[in-house]
Amino acid sequence: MDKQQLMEEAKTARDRAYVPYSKFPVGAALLTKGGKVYHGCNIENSGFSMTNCAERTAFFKAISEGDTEFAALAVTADTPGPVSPCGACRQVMTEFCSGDMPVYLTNLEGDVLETTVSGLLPGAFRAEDMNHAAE
Ligand SMILES: O=c1ccn([C@H]2C[C@H](O)[C@@H](CO)O2)c(=O)[nH]1
Ligand SMILES: [Zn+2]
Repeated sequence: MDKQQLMEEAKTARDRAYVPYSKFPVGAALLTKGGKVYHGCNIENSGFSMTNCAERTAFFKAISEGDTEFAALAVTADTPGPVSPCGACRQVMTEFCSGDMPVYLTNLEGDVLETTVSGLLPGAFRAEDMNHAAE
């Protein structure tokens, strides 16, 4: 699966967004090292704080199915430039991916920003930071 295909998968995922409040659908496609793609969409709630972003939906689906090794992530929305993941999603990516994993941020116009997990959250707090304290 190349990056163009993964971005197309993110568009498909976006079609399933549940966004009656923001009317801002977002799609994510998370590629596992085994070649499987998990789709994620944002899922809102009348209690706004219960909203789950597209990116975290994809991760939580994968983790809950036992898939924990990831190769790439694509995210798309109808934004003026490439969509920018929120801080919570950047932290969740950091938890489950290596810092150099590619992330393709795009929009419906086809603008693409190729970055990495550590590029999205430089200096992130990681589990390894806690282990150092215990040594
Ligand atoms: O990268 C992003 C940014 C926002 N949202 C969602 C959360 C909410 O449903 C809507 C507006 O913030 O967009 C995502 O899913 N991913
Ligand atoms: Zn988010």
